[in-house]
Parts: sequence; structure tokens; C-alpha cells
Amino acid sequence: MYTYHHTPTFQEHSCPRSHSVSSFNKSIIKSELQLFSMDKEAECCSTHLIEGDGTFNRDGLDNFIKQVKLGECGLSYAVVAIMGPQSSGKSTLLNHLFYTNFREMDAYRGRSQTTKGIWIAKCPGIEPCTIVMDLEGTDGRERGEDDTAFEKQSALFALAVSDIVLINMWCHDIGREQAANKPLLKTVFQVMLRLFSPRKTTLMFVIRDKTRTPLENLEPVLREDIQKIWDSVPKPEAHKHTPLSEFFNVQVVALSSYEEKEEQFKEQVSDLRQKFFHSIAPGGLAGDRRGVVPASGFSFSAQQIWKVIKENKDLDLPAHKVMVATVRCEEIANEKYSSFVMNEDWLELEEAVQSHLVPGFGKKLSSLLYNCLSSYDEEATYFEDSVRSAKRRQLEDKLMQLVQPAYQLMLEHIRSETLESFEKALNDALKEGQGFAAAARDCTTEFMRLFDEQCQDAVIKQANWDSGKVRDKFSRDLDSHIAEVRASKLSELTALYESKLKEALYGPVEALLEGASDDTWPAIRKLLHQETKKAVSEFSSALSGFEMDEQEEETSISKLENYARGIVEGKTREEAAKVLYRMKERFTSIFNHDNDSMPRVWTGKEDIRAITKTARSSSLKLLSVLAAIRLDEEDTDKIGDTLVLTLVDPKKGTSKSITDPLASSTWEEVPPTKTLITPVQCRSLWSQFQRETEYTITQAIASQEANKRNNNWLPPPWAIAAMAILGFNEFMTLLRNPLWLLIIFVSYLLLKALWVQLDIAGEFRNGALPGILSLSTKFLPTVTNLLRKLAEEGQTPVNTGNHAHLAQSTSTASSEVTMENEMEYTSSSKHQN
Ligand SMILES: Nc1nc2c(ncn2[C@@H]2O[C@H](COP(=O)(O)OP(=O)(O)OP(=O)(O)O)[C@@H](O)[C@H]2O)c(=O)[nH]1
Repeated sequence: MYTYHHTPTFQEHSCPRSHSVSSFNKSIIKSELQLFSMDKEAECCSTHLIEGDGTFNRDGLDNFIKQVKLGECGLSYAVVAIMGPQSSGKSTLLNHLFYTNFREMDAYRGRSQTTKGIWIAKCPGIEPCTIVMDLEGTDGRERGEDDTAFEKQSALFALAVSDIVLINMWCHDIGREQAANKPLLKTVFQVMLRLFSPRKTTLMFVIRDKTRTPLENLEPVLREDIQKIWDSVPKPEAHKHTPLSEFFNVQVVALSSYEEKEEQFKEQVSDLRQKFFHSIAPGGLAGDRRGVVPASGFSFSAQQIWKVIKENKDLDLPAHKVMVATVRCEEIANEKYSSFVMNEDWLELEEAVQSHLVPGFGKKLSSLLYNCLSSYDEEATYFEDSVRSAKRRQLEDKLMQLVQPAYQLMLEHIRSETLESFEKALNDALKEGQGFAAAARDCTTEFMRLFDEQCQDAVIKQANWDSGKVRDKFSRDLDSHIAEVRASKLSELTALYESKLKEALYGPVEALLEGASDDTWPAIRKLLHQETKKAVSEFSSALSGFEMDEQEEETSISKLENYARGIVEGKTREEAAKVLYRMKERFTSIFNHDNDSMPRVWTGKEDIRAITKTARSSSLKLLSVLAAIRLDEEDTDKIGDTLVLTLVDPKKGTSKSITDPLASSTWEEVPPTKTLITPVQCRSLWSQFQRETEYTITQAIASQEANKRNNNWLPPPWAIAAMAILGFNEFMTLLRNPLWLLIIFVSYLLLKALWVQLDIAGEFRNGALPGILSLSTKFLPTVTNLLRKLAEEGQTPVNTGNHAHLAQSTSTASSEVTMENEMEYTSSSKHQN
């Protein structure tokens, strides 16, 4: 005997009064009690599923499912419903059979409706989880005779949702024409036909208040009644001849009256309870399980079924099942997706991969995805295969879309980091002196392997993504980096040898061209050949590390050779551009220096004509050397001869040929590419050269003549001889009278002093007239000044009256001044020259 109490709430019924059980069933009940005590009190509470006005209590059902943990049952659950006339003891039966707490009518208050709508409760202690629904009684006075709409709707609902339907009926109604349950059965059969491909439901007829007539005798009568009703139900064409057994598994049990034979009633109920254990096992009471929706979809399924029923539409159970599966799988998938999105491990991984390469990325993410998908599989396992798989694929797709950017980022990190390491490794290998090609090859192999390894590490098992494109890009990156480094190293190398060549050629070529002679071009050729050979040999050995093909190597070498030629050509062009300057320079240098490179002084003995000729010839040689590039042995021409014949010895030239060889823009045997100065240009340059050097020659001639004049101040010898003969007597007179000699000497001194003071020679330098005019103005002051000085000298106390001494000192001063002035004059005349 056990008792449990529950305070009734708005939507809950209190447990029935204490139940007493016979010793017969004590042991069974005891063991059940142990199980039952494990269940929470709440599980005994019944919940109003559908209210009397047809409102579906969705929240109530969801709470109920949560409380009894129905969602976790998968397919392991059974639903039992009871139908029957009002106040036929349905709730009493359920409460005794399943230990539920449906509200029963109080026998002392009279027969009135207690159950409105549909109630639901869990049957404690029964495995698997069994849910029972108590339906509003049929044929009730409360709804009126004609209001059978709810009756039909609830019957259809019970048939669609339940595995087992108990039909409660009075024993005395069996075989009676006006039995209370007949309209009910009719309704059941009618609505059953409205279910497309219905599941086979177990219809258990519970005969109440059984009489002494044994069940064996009652059952055939009942089955006959049922058959009759089935036959009388109008059926669609497809089910015209379908037997009742196709839709229903009919079972019949009879119970004693609860009111009159309570003990027996309880014993029988206890026996009946055993049938509900393991009801879903093969051969169990539940029978056909095709239409069962997984427990997690029960709430939604029940709501939808009720909605369809209320809208008075036919119920297509298979389609409904698919629909429930679709909705539920979608819900589960969304839930799993959301929880993956919020998963901390995933968020951490996603954040980390934004900035750097994450080791073990593939493994971590694969495991997170695996967990997410397996938890979906676990929850959705009982739903339609096709729907479940489709939704799984969708979930997978969504997850892949979510994680793909992270994967791509990961590949990008792998690519960029490996590329960076590759660049460093290649650089190090080259620094260590490894040959370029070998270093590039080794590094490529090594880093491609590393890249593959890291890509493998990032692989997401569920994704099956191909990293081929990134690999190709990586490979292209390596190639382009190698090509870049190779080009830069080659150009460095080329630049090195080019600069070496430039250094070796530039200055020497300039020097050779400056000293233009017949040997200039052979010497330049020799120099070019030697230096190029040396550079090419060094360059070739440096190129060996690049493992170039023959053609490429030849091209590089010939480029270097051409560069060398280019330097020489460039330098020659440079010199050719300033040939006039160089010619003048050379002319001036030769003209103004003697063979010992000493500056020439134009004394008058020099042969200016010959010197001019030599200097011009030499300048012309410069012109002929710079007129064309002659870098090849076969470059022979007659430019030199032509120029000499035409410009220096025009008589010889014109006597041989009538046409002017310089009246052309090309040289004979010289291609235009090698021509630097055309014949016409040579002529014009020569003319200009002559014009511009003419002044130097004129200056030299003038200087020579001036020198000559300076050296010829003595009168001619005949005049000296004439003077000696004619002046012999006067000379002798002077010798005989010393006074005259003194007077002459003093006069000479005075005149000399005047000459110096007046700077007569200087005054006449600018011409005779200006000289006379200047002297006439300066003469008197100078004489006065001279006399004043003499007077001052005469007045000095020491030498007063000593004329001899005055004369002597005047003479000395005068001679000093004279000497100074002479020196000044000499230097100024030299300067003028
Ligand atoms: N004669 C008889 N009366 C019973 C039996 N079982 C219960 N009753 C009585 O029938 C009355 C109605 O019982 P309920 O269990 O409330 O019946 P119900 O079918 O659930 O009633 P509604 O929910 O209103 O349709 C109560 O007074 C019970 O005591 C039985 O086996 N035989």
C-alpha cells in the first residue's frame, strides 16, 4: 500500500485517494514502488494539453516535456490515450493503471463532467517512458447533443498521436443497439480513414463493470458489434474492402466494478498494467511504430496535428512526419550551428588565425566540427533519414562556410610565412657562396615540402578542400622570387664587370685619343681586346653558378663585350664632339712649345711657317683619328690621307682629282654608324680651326717683329763708320780740352735726369703729337723742380759750395733712377710682348 499527496493547482489534478492493494499484487507493486520513488513528484502531475475550447497549451506541453525529460527519449516512448463516454470511470482507471493524478469525479456529487479537453501525464515507473492522455468524455450533456465537433477532433488527435487507444465502455452496452459507445466507435473509424496511410493503432476495449458472463462469451459479441460499425462507416474507394485489422489491432479486457468490487478491480488493473511494460518492443502492446516521431519532435508534432485537425484538413501522417522531421532537424541544426558559433574554442582559434599561423589548426577545427555534427546526429537520429541527412548536409555546408575564411587565412599564413623563410634561406645559401641554381633548387625542394606539411596540418577532415590553388600560387611565388633574385644577382654581376671595364677603358681610351697618332686605333683595339678578354673570362666563371643555358650565357657575354665597345665608342663620340677644342689645344700646345716642351720665346729666329705647319698637321691628325670609329681590324680608311691632301696640301690634292673629296657627307669605306665627323663637317671644322688659330700665329709674328725692333737700337754700321771718320777732329778736340769733357759730362747728366724725370720714352709711346703736348706741359715744372732740388742740395751746411760733391751725388741719384726706370721699362716691354 502506498500513498502520495499532491496539492492541486490550476492545471493539475491532485492524486487520488490512497490505494489499497491485495497481497496478490503486493510484491509486484513493491518493486514498482522502488522505481516509482525515483520519479519526481512533478512527474505525476497531469498537464492540460488542449483546453475545452480547443486551445493548445503549447507552453504547458513544453514544460511537461522538460519536466519528464521526454525530449531525451528518442523513439523509446509510448503514448496511450483513453476515450469513452463521460463519467465512465476513465480517470479512475488511468490513475489506478498508471499511477497518474487525473481528476476524478466525486461520486457523492453526482455524475457531471470532470475532464474537459485533453490532459496529459507521465506514467511513473513504466519503461519505456509512457505518456497517457485523458480525453474529454463523449456523449456529454455539457456540449449538447449536436456538438460532436470536439469529440471528433480529439478522437482524431488521439489516433494520430497515440500508440494505444483505450476505449472505455460499460459491459452492459455490449450487443445493445443504443449503446453509448457506438457513436464514439463510429467517430473513431471515420476519422481513422481521414489519416493518410495511418499507423496501425492498438484499440483496447476496456469493459467496465463486467458481469458474471465470461469474457470469452462477451468478446465475440463485442467484435461483431465493432465489425458492424466498421462496415457501416462510409469509406473511400481505396479502402472499400480494407479489413478493420489493417488499421487496428483490437484487444479486449474486462474489469470488475470499481465501486462494487474494488479489490478485484485493483487486482485486474494491476495485471493490466503489466501489459504496458516494454510496450514498444516487438510483439508489445504498441504494435506499429511507423508513424512515431522522435520524442524531441513530439511537442511540435502534436501542435501541428492539432492545428491541421482544427482547420478541418485531412491528416497526411507520412507527410506530417517528414514535416516534423524537417522542422525539428532544422531546429536542431540551427541550435548546433549557433552553439558552434559561440563555442569558445572556435572563437579563440578564429581570433588566433587572424594574426598568425596556428599549429595543429586542422586537427583542432576538425575536432570541433566533429563534436558539433555528432551532437546533431545524436539528437536528430530518430528523424526521417532523408530529412536528417539533408539537414546535416545543410548544417555541414553552413559550418564549412563559417570556417572557410579561417582556413583560407591559415593557408595564406602558411604561404606567406613559408615564402618569407624561403627568401631568407635562399639569401643565406647565396651568402655562404653556394651556386645560385643549386641554392634555388635545394631551397625550392625543401620549402615545397614544408609547405605541403603545413597544409596537411591545416586540413579540415570534414571539408575536403583542395589547397592546390594556394600551392600553385606558392610555387609561382617561389619561381618569381627566384627569377627576381636571379635577375638582380645577374645585373649586379654585370654591373660589376661593366664598371671594371669602364674603369679599365675610359681613361686609357681618352688618353690614347688625346695623343692621336697613326697608332691610336690599333692601340685602342689592343686595349679593348685585352680588357674585354679578361673581363669575359672572369664573368664566365662567375656565371657558372647560375647554370645558364649556352645561348643565355652567350647573350650575357656578348652584352658585356658590346658594353666594352660601347664605352670606347661613347668616349670617342665624346671626344669627337669637342674635336675643335682639342685641335686648338693641340695646336696651341705645339705652337707655343719647342721640341723639349719648353715655352717658346719669339726671338725672331723661329720659323713660324714651319712651326704652324707642324702644329696644323698634328691637329689634323686628331681630326682624322676622331672622324671615325675603327674598332675592328678591317676598319681601314683613307680619312687621314684625304684630309692632308685636301686641307694641308690642297695643291697636291686638286692636281690628282677634280672633285672635292670633302664635299660629301660620308667617308669612303666607312659606314655611317662608325662615322663621327663627316667630310663636310671636317672641312667646316678645319676652316673654323684655321680662323681661330690665326690670331695665335699673328701674335707670334708680331711678337717676333717687336723683338727684332727692340734688339736693333744701334745705328747701322756704315753710319757708325761715317760718324767715326767725320767726327774724328771733334773727338780729338774733346780729348785735348778736359773742360769740354766736363761740360759735356755735366750736360749729359742733366739731360739724362730730365729724360728720366719726364719719361720721354713713355710719353712718346702713345704717338709723337700726344708726346710733344704732354712734354710741353711737363717740361717747365720738371726743370724748376730739378733746379729747386739742386738749390736745396747746395744749401745743406755740410756740403755747402762743394759742387763736385753735388755733381757726384746728382749723378749717383740719377743713375739709380735710370737703372730703376730701365728695369721698369724692360719689364713693361716684356709684358707687352
Ligand atoms: N459503476 C462504476 N462506477 C465507477 C467505476 N469506476 C469509477 N466509477 C465512478 O464513476 C464516476 C466517474 O468517475 P470518473 O473516473 O471521474 O469518470 P470519467 O469518465 O473520468 O468522467 P469524465 O472525466 O467526467 O468523463 C465516479 O464517481 C467513480 O467512482 C466503475 O468501475 N464502475
